[in-house]
Amino acid sequence: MKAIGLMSGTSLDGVDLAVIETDGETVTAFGPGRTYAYTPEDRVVLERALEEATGLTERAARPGVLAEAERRLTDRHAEALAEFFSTFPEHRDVAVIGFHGQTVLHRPERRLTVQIGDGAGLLRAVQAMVPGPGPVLVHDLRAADVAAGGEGAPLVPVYHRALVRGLKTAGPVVVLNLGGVANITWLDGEMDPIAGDTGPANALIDDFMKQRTGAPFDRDGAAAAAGRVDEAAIARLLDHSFFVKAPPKSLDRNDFRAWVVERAGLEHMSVEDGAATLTALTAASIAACLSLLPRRPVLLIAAGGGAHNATLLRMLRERLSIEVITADEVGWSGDLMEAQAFAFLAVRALRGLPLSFPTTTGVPCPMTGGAILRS
Ligand SMILES: Nc1ncnc2c1ncn2[C@@H]1O[C@H](COP(=O)(O)OP(=O)(O)OP(=O)(O)O)[C@@H](O)[C@H]1O
Ligand SMILES: CC(=O)N[C@H]1[C@@H]2OC[C@@H](O2)[C@@H](O)[C@@H]1O[C@H](C)C(=O)O
Repeated sequence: MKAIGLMSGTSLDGVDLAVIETDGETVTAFGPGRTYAYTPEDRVVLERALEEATGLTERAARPGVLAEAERRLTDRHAEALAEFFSTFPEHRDVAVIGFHGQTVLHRPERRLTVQIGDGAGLLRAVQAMVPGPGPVLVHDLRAADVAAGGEGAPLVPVYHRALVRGLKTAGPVVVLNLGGVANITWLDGEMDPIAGDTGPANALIDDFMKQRTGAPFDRDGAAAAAGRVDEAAIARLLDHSFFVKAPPKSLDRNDFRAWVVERAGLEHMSVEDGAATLTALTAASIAACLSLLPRRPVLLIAAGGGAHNATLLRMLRERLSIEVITADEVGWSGDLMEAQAFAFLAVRALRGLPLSFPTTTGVPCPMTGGAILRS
């Protein structure tokens, strides 16, 4: 099946779109993909939506700015698809679209995870762009897992497993996603994947750079490379119950924001030292999570925007003492992997196959999911 995945991640940087051919078990072809960046105004609205969402108690409620944010986000996804189809008209015959939406609140302990994005509205927009009846759209992919008592995240492990099956590696492998939040999938032969969020990846670095320099992120890790890590601050920051909890576990984008304000002492640091310390926190929290796995991995494959951060990769190599390579180095696309994963997950949802497992989200039994909308 030809499937398109659409992902708007915790970095709030844009809509990632990718095409794959898959039966939900293996990937037979990788098609093109693109990122359609949000405007600064979009980002302001999404940031306000995340703040407003902290008060939500129901996943369908859209008070205040959330209604506007959902409309805007749905429009941006429709525009992304329109632009993609005009660049690649041969992909207008897509059979299924996986639409993640934007997480604005993630509180699985309250059985609540909220992704904004109007599935029915997006499907109507797509029908006007393509010939024939149009594709099936699958959205709300986290809801069933959380309703059943799972963490609702991460969901990419089943896709990581499909990719790693194509590699010839001896010993356990970890696939690491470095988005706003970091998550890992540990794969050892045919055992169920073990997965979880490890802590912040780029979100705290991005927020710090924006506040101190106006730049949206630390490009290539240049600021961090010129700074000195405050190891005492790292020790204070790692002294949090999340970092000693074995996976599966998951986070909201802003879970460590207050903790860092309270404990890091960033206000006394230069831009370079602050960036270095936050980058080291990402590496150190990944190292802490790897020490909680049944067997040490022999190889770590890094994907997501943070795989472009050379300083972060260096710190990972120093703190992990295992081989660290990027997804692009094994022939995958580090930037498109999450969008591809939601294409893959949509096909699995259509087939009723599990999206999550007790070892990836803590759900009591393997769980399918997704709301399916047909043209
Ligand atoms: N050249 C670069 N140098 C350093 N960091 C980069 C670079 N390019 C991207 N990034 C970082 O990657 C982030 C985007 O990563 P990505 O698109 O994987 O996140 P996301 O999918 O939004 O998040 P998540 O996976 O948590 O949902 C940017 O916000 C930035 O911090
Ligand atoms: C609730 C939510 O949207 N979580 C995201 C976030 O971004 C990274 C990490 O935290 C991961 O758990 C998840 O996204 C990926 C795509 C996942 O579900 O696998």
